[in-house]
Amino acid sequence: MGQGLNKSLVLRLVRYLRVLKKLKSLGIVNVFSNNLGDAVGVTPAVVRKDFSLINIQGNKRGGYNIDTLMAELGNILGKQEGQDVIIVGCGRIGTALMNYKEFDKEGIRVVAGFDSDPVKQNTELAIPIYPIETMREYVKERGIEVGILAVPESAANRVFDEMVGAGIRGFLNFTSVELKCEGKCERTSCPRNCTVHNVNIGLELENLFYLINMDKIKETSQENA
Ligand SMILES: NC(=O)c1ccc[n+]([C@@H]2O[C@H](COP(=O)([O-])OP(=O)(O)OC[C@H]3O[C@@H](n4cnc5c(N)ncnc54)[C@H](O)[C@@H]3O)[C@@H](O)[C@H]2O)c1
Repeated sequence: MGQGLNKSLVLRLVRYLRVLKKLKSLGIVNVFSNNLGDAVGVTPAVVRKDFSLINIQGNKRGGYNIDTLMAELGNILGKQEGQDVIIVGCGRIGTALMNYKEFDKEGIRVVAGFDSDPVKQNTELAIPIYPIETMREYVKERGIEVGILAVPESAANRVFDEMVGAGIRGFLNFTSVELKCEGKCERTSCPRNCTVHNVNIGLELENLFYLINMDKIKETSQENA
């Protein structure tokens, strides 16, 4: 993925690609910036600016050719190689993600799980679960770069280090431990630049409650004004 692209731009590009896939499946050949903008919730100007940033030009009359656009976005987002992901920690969250069939549609393949508990390990599953000790070799052999971390808090830092050491450089971290790397890694042992996305559902929910409460306070003060 392009190093210079910021996170919100990348998220929009992923959304454009999803919309384009749907439009293509309906037999549509060309698309305009206003169609894409409406579908993604941004203005046509934002769509045009995003595409010009990644050197994709449309034309005023015909708009953008969907096949060309999908190929270009696929290149940028790395879809062409398929996106292999491992999951470390195959408990409740890990197995829920392993059983989520929709990833396939996005070109994401969960190829293996790793767990320290022998009871969870099972190489007969559609997505095999291997002993954590084999993770390094597996990742290195296949050049896997992205991993989901769903181990208990107490194991988070150690497993993170093991994954970094194996060559994982993109992390979706479900533990409540805020793991930092982001290319400015302060861990002297970090051999490469990593990107960590910390998913904290508790924090997101707290944030929602906060926003709702702020709205209520505003409404009450307006009523009393
Ligand atoms: N991000 C969120 O919003 C959110 C919400 C709920 C839970 N969580 C966190 O997500 C993580 C997973 O939650 P869960 O409910 O699936 O937990 P879980 O206990 O069901 O599963 C954890 C799995 O990790 C395995 N494990 C433990 N140590 C390991 C190690 N060193 N190497 C490999 N595997 C190891 C365990 O055997 C188990 O299968 C926890 O840290 C939890 O606190 C996060």
